[in-house]
Amino acid sequence: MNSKPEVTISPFLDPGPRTKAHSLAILQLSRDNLLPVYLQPPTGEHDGYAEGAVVNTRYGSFPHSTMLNVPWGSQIRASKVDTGSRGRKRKRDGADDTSREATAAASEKESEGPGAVAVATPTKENGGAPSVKQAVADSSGFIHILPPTPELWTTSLPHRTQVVYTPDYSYILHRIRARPGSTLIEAGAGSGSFSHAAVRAVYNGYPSAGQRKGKVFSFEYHEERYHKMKQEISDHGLDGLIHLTHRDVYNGGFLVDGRSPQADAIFLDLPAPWEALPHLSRRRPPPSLWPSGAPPPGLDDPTKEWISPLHPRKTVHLCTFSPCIEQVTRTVSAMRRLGWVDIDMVEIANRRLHASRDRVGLNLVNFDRGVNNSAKDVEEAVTRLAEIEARFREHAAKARSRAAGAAAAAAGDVDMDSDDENAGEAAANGNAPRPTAEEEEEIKITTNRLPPWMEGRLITRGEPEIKTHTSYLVFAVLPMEWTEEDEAKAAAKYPVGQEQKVIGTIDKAIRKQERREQLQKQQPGSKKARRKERDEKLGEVLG
Ligand SMILES: C[S@@+](CC[C@H](N)C(=O)[O-])C[C@H]1O[C@@H](n2cnc3c(N)ncnc32)[C@H](O)[C@@H]1O
Repeated sequence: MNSKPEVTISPFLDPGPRTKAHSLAILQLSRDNLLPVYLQPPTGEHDGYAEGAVVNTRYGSFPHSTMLNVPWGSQIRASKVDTGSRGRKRKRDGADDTSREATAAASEKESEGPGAVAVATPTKENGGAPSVKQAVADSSGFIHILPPTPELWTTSLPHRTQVVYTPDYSYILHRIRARPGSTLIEAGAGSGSFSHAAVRAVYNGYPSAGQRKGKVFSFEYHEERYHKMKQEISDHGLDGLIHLTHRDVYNGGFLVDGRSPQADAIFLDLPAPWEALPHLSRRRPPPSLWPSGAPPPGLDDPTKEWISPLHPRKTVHLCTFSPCIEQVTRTVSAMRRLGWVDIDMVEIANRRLHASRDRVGLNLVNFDRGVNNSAKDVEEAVTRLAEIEARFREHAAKARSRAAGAAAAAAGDVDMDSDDENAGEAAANGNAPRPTAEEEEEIKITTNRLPPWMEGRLITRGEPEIKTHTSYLVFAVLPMEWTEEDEAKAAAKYPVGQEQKVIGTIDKAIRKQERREQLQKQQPGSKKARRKERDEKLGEVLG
């Protein structure tokens, strides 16, 4: 028996191969319509559904029991759900819930449209017996079940504020060098979109007591958002990896329980980043560098030790996210005054490209959308006609031979079906029968040389509207503080002006000589010495 306690890793960091109960899953209803759901185990009738907890969508009803323990990415078919007591309850309540509108409204309420997390708490309304009705597949539709990732969460999370989207945060995390083991400060947390991407970037394991591992220190001053985010961190198994603090960082700064998080990467998504910047200093900033001309209360005692939230032995990389250029200007000037360097601004102009095949030609099958069924050029028209005519001739020959057989049968006493009778008639009239519409399509399919997905020219099309501007990103670097001691250490390690020889000489002749000397040093004796030794030995032998 394994006595080790089970370590629950966040599904965002390691979802495992299959879905499991009490874990978050993302239901993909259509390409851009995602619904996050906490999967519930089948513990009896739930909310009037005999199958247990059910997710209702416009593509049908999906009992949680059909989505459990399946490989991620599986297609889930809708089920015919038994609304037994649910229906009765509604009748008791006197509501006429049988109308289409009411059903649709109930479904919408349950899934709350895109962005809502469908949660179904299992109850034992059936007397406690944890059994559910086996779900029966329905033909109303299907969905796919996907593991949660920061990208999918960003498109499906319950929006509480404007969020940072994937094209922005992927670039930000790269520029602020967030990597496994980094300590990242984020403010404000908002809806947690950036936080989920950040925690994946810095994750290098769950810390045990007193251990330092990659971590996100997040700050949010809006109380309701703080509580919602706190709950989400816990539900997503991210406790210990994201530390959320309820605070106004303009006044309170970034220390956690009075101690420094020792951050080396910072992301500020705040309306006034310049108000938070003085807190991110290695030394106490003079009063003139605070936006109001004086430090906020609590930091105004110059005799008190200044604790910096930054890592003392690392260079710190910072990004601020501002929607307008006026905010950028104020942020940049505050950065300059506070000693930040390498300041630059970037705007991500992300554009989604739609890749498809431009399919024009007679060769194409008509069962797909976007097909232009005309010849792409004269050569194709002629070749295609020749091919089809050949198939028609083949078909006609077969039909003629069938008709001849039918005529012979009509003369004799052979049994035949009505098709053959018609063919016999056609033959008797001397007409070569044309293939039916279906037969023609079949001929087109069988004379096709390429599979449909390879047909046509591959083309990409941008979105008709460019709706890219989210915010301006300002990046800056605060170098590690350089002390006298550091200088002495560096001087000892890299003694400037006392080198034995020039490193990386450009002159070819000098380089060759250096190489020769190097080789000689590696050999046990120089060439001259070895020759001398050999001559001496030879002299001894010869007497
Ligand atoms: C645009 S939202 C952040 C969105 C977040 N980055 C995301 O990706 O979901 C800005 C957040 O900053 C918070 N905020 C504004 N001023 C703040 C302050 N002084 N201290 C802490 N949080 C603040 C707001 O409450 C809001 O939730």
